Amino acid sequence: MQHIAYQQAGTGAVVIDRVETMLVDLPTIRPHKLSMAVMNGQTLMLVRIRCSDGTVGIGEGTTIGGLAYGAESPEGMKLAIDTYFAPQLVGADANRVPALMGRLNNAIRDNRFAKCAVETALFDALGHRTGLPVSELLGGRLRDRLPVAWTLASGDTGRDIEEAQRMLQLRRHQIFKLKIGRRAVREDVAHVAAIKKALGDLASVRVDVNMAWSELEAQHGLAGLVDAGCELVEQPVARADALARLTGKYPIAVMADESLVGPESAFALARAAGANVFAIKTEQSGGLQAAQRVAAIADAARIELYGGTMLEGAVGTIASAHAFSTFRELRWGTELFGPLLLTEEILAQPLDYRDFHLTVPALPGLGITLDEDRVQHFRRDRTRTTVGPVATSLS
Ligand SMILES: O=C(O)C[C@H]1C=CC(=O)O1
Ligand SMILES: [Mn+2]
Repeated sequence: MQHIAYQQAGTGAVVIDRVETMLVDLPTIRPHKLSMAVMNGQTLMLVRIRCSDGTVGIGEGTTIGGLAYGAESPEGMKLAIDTYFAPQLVGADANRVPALMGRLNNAIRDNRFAKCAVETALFDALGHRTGLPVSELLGGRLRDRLPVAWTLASGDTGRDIEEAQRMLQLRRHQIFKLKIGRRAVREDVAHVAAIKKALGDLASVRVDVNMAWSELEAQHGLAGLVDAGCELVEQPVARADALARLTGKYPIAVMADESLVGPESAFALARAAGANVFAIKTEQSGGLQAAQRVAAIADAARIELYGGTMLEGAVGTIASAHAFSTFRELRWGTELFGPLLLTEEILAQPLDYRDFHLTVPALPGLGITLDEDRVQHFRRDRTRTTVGPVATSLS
């Protein structure tokens, strides 16, 4: 079915022909334990946008622990894009990405993660059409490499220390974010102190509480974390007003994550002096350009930046990298390690992680190519061909 385009494309204009989505299920290298969920795998919702000039763009949406982290799930994003986004896009001028996003924002409430996936695919296709990397389409990169933190979340102190030491040895990560909030505050603080003691000055140790503490628990927790040598605490409490009261009270940086859901929330947090640092996530922000708007608000308020992740796979990770490469400052680095948490590679050429950094590709678009055979293999609705004896569902 041909849908009426928002921007009636002129003769010879490049239009969007098709919007395709799929779910890809990949295992994690170990259970990843957060305060609200334990992940044993990650589901990538991939969107592919095909344009009339033959250019194709890809984008990705993920979440953490199904619906445990936020209101969007990979399955929900797929449904929303197939049913509601695609009719807004098909037939429209493919070159006008901000206009298309404006149209989606007018027609569709919220659905920030799905919007981010679609905007990524639109910019990727535009990049292939123009020969420019997405970072240049976003205004221009200020850096080619981004520092990458690793999250220690096995749930076991000894195992976390071994994992961190291995990462340091491999020169892959020297910033560690510890997931806490599942245990009593005192136990969590002891866990952090043991890890910091084992790593010493070789590493920066930070924590993410994922909103698990009450304000009173956070007061005890932050005091203990200061003594443990922890540099930063991410979203210790759920409420933005409590976060603001904790900010500046202890000599430790307070970072907003879940409280930050796009430019309006960024403005409210900045006005209330509600955090020292913003963890900017492209999906939580509602897209790559929306993430840049959040960064601009932080900039104006002298709030420092950290490039966050929704544990995206390679596509979403590199899209975030392009956006973060345009931020004026990135004092706390990034945590764009998502693909490294997965056992399977879905790119023809893996992302370049080395010397504690991720390289932002300089090729057109996102600068990556999917390994189509592997994507087909891991997609949820793949048609299985059985060779040899027929397997039973119980085998
Ligand atoms: O920041 C979060 O809350 C989500 C995510 C980021 C790293 C990680 O391990 O989980
Ligand atoms: Mn977080």
